[in-house]
Amino acid sequence: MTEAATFVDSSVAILYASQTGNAESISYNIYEEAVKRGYAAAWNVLDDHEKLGFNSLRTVVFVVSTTGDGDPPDNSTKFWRVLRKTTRGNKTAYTHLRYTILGLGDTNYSNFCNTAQRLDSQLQAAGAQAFYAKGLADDGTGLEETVEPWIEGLWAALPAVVKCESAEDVEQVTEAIGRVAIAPANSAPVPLMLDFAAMADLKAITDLECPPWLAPEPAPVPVQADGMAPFAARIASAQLITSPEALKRTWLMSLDLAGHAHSQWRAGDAFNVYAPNDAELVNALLVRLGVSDDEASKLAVLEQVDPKLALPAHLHRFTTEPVSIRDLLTWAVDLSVAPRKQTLRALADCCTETTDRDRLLFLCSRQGVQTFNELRRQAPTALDILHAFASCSVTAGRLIEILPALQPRSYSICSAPADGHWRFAFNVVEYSLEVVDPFSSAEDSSTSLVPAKINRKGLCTPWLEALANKDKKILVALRPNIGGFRLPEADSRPVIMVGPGTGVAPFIGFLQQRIQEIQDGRLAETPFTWLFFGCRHYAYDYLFQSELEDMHANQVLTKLSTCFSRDAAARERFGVPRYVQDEMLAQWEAIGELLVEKDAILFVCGDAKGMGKDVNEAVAEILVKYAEKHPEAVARLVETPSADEGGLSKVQALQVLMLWAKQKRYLRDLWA
Ligand SMILES: Cc1cc2nc3c(=O)[nH]c(=O)nc-3n(C[C@H](O)[C@H](O)[C@H](O)COP(=O)(O)O)c2cc1C
Repeated sequence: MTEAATFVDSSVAILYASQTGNAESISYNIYEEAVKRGYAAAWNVLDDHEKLGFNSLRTVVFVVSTTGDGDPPDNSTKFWRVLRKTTRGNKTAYTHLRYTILGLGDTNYSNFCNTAQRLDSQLQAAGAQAFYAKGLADDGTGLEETVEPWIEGLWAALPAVVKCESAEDVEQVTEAIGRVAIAPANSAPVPLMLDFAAMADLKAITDLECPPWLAPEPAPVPVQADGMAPFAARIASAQLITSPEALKRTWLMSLDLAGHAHSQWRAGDAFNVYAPNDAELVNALLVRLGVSDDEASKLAVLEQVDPKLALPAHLHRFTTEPVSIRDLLTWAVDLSVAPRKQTLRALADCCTETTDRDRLLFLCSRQGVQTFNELRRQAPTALDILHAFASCSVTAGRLIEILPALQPRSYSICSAPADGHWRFAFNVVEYSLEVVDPFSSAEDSSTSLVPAKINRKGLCTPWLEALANKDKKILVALRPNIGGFRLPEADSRPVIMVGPGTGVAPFIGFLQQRIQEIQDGRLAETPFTWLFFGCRHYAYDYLFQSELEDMHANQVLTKLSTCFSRDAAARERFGVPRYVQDEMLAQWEAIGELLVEKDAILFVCGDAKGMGKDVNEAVAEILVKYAEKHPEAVARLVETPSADEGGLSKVQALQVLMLWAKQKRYLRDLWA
């Protein structure tokens, strides 16, 4: 038995990589629980590995999500660089390390939990040993189903590798958690008769740019993992680009960069928008928490009561920087994200009525999975939960501590640097859903939730819409496309672009880049470009129609294939809605020739779940068909033809696509 296998460590490091906050908050919960159980524990983001001296750590719990097209989150970029360097050709670099991994992903994407899988194989190849089997949680079906039992198993596995310092202190530590020193509310909680339906109809939206502590000047702001600091950009113009009959409203906004980030960005990049929680939601929450207006505006600092237990990363800075409760609730924590079990458990501890407490605990139990899933489907806000469980007397401090960090929202830039502006298109997120009593199927069938059909809305896009044409500045930060979703400069290879709906955005930037390259004389001839665009109706939501048709007329865009899934003519002709992948299949031979014979680059942008998967399948089918008709082309794709067909099997075609993705000939920018 090796020393690493028998060694009992004095502490455990819990490290996370997270794009939208799930892995961050789950890893924090693990850390909090580890401290409660008496372990000496550290908790940090992977990119801070140097601070922790990663290479000498001996026991690590990783919680990592996957983003983009199987990519690791932005806040682990530096870590991956170091890991690659340390492990390259070195099979013993991590023989001293015992680890386990909780991966978060979504089976609707084609590279399920790729970050966790890659991390596992790289650590193993460098001699590290897993002390507990990795868990892969699926956001598509509900993370909790895997996360909860995996964490339970972790507590069973951990004592074999890490010494538990002070189990007897558990109660005392539990008491101390959550006591952050902010102005205590002196008025009694005021019950407010609000329910899901009323909350969902809130109309007013704040037009605040951001509080001083979030603003780039004079206060320093956290620099992003990609090295780009946030800055304030003025909304130069905003235009509704769909007609009133369209199912969704799409806006085209243009941001004046005023010299910021000017030289560093390229067409295909994205940027983050820092948006606040709805002002009315914050006001109503303050009332429910019993925090008066005065108290909400007073500046306070947060205090780490238990020295062993660090505050969540997004709250660290407020241990030294004074901040008001209102600003924290508006800008620091996400009030509208559906609650996690850990949050509900913490709220249960604050209930004075046993019915409320029992119900919250039931939602967190194994038997309560169905009820919990139903509750999450209804996307309740933090306030909805507090109204549903009226005896929950959580303090503002504890609530701020247990809610996840408010994450910026990301948008693709649809311009090229010559434009001098970041243009971007967004759909206003609004939807309605049926609310039924989540407890109606449970044993206890009395209800505290109001059944109704309710409207919900997104956090960022309604806020942006409300700022349209108001001459406001918003806080933004560049997110360079590290996955390489960029048009190679002055490159003469043919390009196929697939971008239905707002997925067309980066391609407008690509084509602008092409125009510039032609004007600058960097391209002798105009390379072949082909765009597949799709939407519901030609007349209502054909985004960028005139721009695309102009570019097609002057041949910067050589070929433009469109399909309108809900138009009567298309319906009549095809009998079913027709999407970009159907249009591509109809033109399989031309696409096959470009990809197989002409070394074309294929870009796909848009919805990952439906379109991304369907286009991937369609391209694989196109390759199979092309190989069938042109058997001589098979050798250009694979070393050995498929035994059955003597040509190219579907599995082989999918492998070819994976290879092309590695070679950056097949690039995808997909979102949820
Ligand atoms: C834009 C986007 C791309 C994603 N890509 C993948 C992917 O390629 N593979 C996967 O397994 N999950 C993917 N996911 C799912 C996330 O990994 C999952 O939702 C996870 O809970 C996010 O955790 P985080 O908030 O810590 O980043 C993606 C999610 C989004 C929003």
